[in-house]
Amino acid sequence: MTAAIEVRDLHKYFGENEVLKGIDFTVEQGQVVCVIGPSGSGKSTLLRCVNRLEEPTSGVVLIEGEDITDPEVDLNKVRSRIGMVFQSFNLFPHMTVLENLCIAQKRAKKRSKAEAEQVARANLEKVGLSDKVDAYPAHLSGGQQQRVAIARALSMDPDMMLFDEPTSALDPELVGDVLDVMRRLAGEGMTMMVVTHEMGFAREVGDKLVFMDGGVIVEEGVPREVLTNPQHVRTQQFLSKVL
Ligand SMILES: Nc1ncnc2c1ncn2[C@@H]1O[C@H](COP(=O)(O)OP(=O)(O)OP(=O)(O)O)[C@@H](O)[C@H]1O
Repeated sequence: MTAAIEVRDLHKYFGENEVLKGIDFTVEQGQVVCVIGPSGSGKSTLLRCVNRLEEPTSGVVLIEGEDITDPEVDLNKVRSRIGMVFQSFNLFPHMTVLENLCIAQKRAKKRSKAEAEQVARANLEKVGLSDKVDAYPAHLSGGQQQRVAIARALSMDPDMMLFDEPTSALDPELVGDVLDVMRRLAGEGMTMMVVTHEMGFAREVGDKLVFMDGGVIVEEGVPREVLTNPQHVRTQQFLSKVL
């Protein structure tokens, strides 16, 4: 079966600074791949190269076999297949929850208001926020806002989801609700790539754990094995600080 995401020899420079130094990895259909590593190791840049929010300097990114680094590729089409959830939610503050979920559907999917609202309500139910359709983001907790952001991404019917530290901005007591939603999505077979500091989630839900340091993948493997028996000294050092 064609891999959902395949990255080959990916390099990314910001000016003189080489942030990704030849990354190779694969996310199979339905897999959950968690990416961990110290601050500045290039995790977010890698994720952002996967849907070309960042332009790779060289290398190839294949999404379901299609080379999206090809200059001819329709980026809007590519991005509509890849849901993205950011640390900072990125909801429109002047719109209600329902409006936040409908706007991109109407623009990019050309759905009517009624269709978009139906899809939005179904996804809000999925994240446990059916009662918040008319609320504004400012009246929601961070955890609720992040669940709205997930429901918004799902409303575009993505083939896969990228999460960039989705719980890092949340108070500790709100983290669990967001992880529960992500766990359920994984259980339904959603392909997911998750940059995270939540080692418990990575261990329990991840099919593969990737440890990055200094712009390279230092180690990857089954999460439980990497977390309990890291092979590389840099992984050992990192885990000794965070576990
Ligand atoms: N737009 C940019 N312009 C210049 N440098 C950047 C840009 N984005 C990231 N960098 C640099 O690239 C390096 C890797 O950043 P990146 O955010 O990918 O790391 P990270 O592993 O996700 O870190 P964190 O866990 O702190 O988010 C850092 O040195 C960062 O300063």
